[in-house]
Amino acid sequence: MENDGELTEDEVFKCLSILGQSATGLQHTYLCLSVPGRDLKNVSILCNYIYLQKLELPYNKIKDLSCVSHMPHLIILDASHNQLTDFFGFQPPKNLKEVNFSHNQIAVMKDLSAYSSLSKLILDYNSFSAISGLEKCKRLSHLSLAHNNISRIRGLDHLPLRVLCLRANVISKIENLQTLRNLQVLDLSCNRIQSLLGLQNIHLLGTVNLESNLISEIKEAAHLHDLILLREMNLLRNPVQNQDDYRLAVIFLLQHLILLDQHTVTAEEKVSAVNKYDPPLEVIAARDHMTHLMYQLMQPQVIFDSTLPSLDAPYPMLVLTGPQACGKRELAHKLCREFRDYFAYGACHTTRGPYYGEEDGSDYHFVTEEEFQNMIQMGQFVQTMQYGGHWYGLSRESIEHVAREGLACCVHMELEGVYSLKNSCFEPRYVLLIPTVVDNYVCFLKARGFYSNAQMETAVSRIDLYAKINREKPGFFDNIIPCDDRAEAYQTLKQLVKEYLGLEEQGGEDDSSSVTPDNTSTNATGELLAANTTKDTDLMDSYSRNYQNKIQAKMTPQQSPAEMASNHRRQQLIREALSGKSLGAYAELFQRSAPTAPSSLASHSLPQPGHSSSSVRPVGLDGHDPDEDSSSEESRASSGLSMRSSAGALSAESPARGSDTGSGPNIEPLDISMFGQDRDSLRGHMDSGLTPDAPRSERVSPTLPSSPGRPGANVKPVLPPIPSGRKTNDSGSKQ
Ligand SMILES: Nc1ncnc2c1ncn2[C@@H]1O[C@H](COP(=O)(O)OP(=O)(O)OP(=O)(O)O)[C@@H](O)[C@H]1O
Repeated sequence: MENDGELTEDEVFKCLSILGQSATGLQHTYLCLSVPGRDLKNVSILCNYIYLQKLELPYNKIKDLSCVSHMPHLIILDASHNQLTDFFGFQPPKNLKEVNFSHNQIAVMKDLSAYSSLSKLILDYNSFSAISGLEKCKRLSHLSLAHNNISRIRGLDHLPLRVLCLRANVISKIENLQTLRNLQVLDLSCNRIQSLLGLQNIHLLGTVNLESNLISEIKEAAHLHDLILLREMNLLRNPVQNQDDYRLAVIFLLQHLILLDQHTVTAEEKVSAVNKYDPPLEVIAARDHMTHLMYQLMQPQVIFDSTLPSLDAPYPMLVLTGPQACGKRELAHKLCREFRDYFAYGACHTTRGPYYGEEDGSDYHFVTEEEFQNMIQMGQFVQTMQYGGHWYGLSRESIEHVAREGLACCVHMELEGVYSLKNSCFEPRYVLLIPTVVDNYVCFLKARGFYSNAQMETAVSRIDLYAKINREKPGFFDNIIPCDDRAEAYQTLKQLVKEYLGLEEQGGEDDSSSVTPDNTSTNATGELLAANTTKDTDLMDSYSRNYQNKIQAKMTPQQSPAEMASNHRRQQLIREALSGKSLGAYAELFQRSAPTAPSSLASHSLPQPGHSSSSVRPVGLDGHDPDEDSSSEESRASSGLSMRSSAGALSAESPARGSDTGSGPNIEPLDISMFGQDRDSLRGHMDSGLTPDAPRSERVSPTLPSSPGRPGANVKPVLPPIPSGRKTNDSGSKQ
């Protein structure tokens, strides 16, 4: 510079740009001056350029900017990379919005209340040690103070900042940011921060850079958990990076992130993170199943007693599920005692010690942790779960023990067990026993005297889990029984089991011998026998039929209540037509419409407020309340009751029709012939001239109520049978 760093008029002329109207609107003038990198020291000549709106003087050696006092219309000022020591050493231009003083030597911030229009202030690479004077900058949305000596975050309260950069200072604590309600981008990299506490209330925060700090604990990320708009976070070069599974853990804690440490968070990573730290029940069950299957496959393979000769007949099991102490075990024992010709109790293994009165081998097989783990590794379990710090597991041998007796196995377990069992080859009926009056349930838990408060809280909280699964997965449980009153629950369960089995009472209720195969419903039984005869002779056919049913049930989207109602009406008409009856148009028009939502049948079983659980009434296949219909011969003929008995015949006669009928929430009877009934005598009944086309109302006792059905019931058309002749005293395994 000839003039020793002084800006000359010639030079100014060369550097002016943007000809436009002055702010006063009275004349045309140049609005912008840009003189970068000229080693300027003296710019006092600019006092004459009062209309400038944008002034750029970077990379010079300017120490004095007082000329700006003469530029009342200035909007943008860039004086970066100079030698300024004075902070805003000029009279405030009224509309000054953007100022860049980075790379200067300013040490102290002064009061900027006069700069009320300021919206962007860049003060990087100076010598500031404290933030001050910004309180009145009510439009300041971007503030950068990178590479200074700031040790504490202060003086920013209630500013409308959207971007705040405090990179490369000496900050050790995130503080006083909670009032920055608009903050979206925060750069605190290269500081000395150890904790993320202090960020939790900045709800609009989308990007936070914490690279090169001292964060060492993964759990610090939990402070950001509620920041649902947080998309980008950088924790590179923090000690926390050395923690095992750091990335997955952070992704799990901050599931909205799309960029972590400058790398995109993939969908796979998100799934892995959730599966690792909060696996859904399905995942837990899949892992459990895989474990046991793998260990089991490592053992010498045998044909199990529970493997039935018919390909489509899974071994019959009944699973009672529900929260702890809801009475599952008690009811299971009672059921097995009363239906001892059909069911036996499958005792699980547990590592918990026996409670008072519990018998080893009867309630549980009580084993040590070591024994339990050995059993796992020997592939002896079908499923296991940890509950209340103890292991529980259903061993293959428990099932085989019952199967060898020619009986169906009745077990009880928590929800996780159900999930796991659903992955196995078994296809039990799942009956949910659920408390509906929480207070009663709590009283019951307390009365048992076994459980700590925490255990009781867990048990109570799981009621909602069961209810949620039932709500969200219609058909997950085959039946739901409120268990507030154990006696009532048992009666409902008993009734249900009888329906499964196709039984009818002949004598007193509690007399075990009174529960016998329904020889009086000979037609129904005969038809079922016919169906099973077909099965025996035509295994592949029935297998593929069942297989098709399953596939179809899986592929078919869940029907809406309206669809189901429509299907029901059509099926009913078909039934009427099949039984030789046809409703008149009038009757069809004015017939009472049936309940339409089998998916909510479960909740039908739950008493409504103000009703006792005894008000629970089973609902038939077609959604009819049997009581409601019982007076009408015609409606009885087309009810779920008669349909239930005809289902076997239909399936035997025509697979297609069989599967059609199965699409309703029908619960078909267990083929009792498979429990050692004399087939020939039953066949005799069948041969006595009764055909599937005979009027349905005559075939089944109308006193037998149908059970609550469920969508997808056709997946398990019957509680699968044990073939006749299997029930034997010889308990030798067929290996
Ligand atoms: N193999 C298993 N898999 C999953 N859950 C199981 C298994 N065996 C037992 N459970 C369940 O573990 C829970 C704890 O068992 P515990 O014996 O302490 O309860 P409980 O008092 O018998 O409960 P309930 O009276 O409802 O049967 C119960 O809900 C029980 O059903």
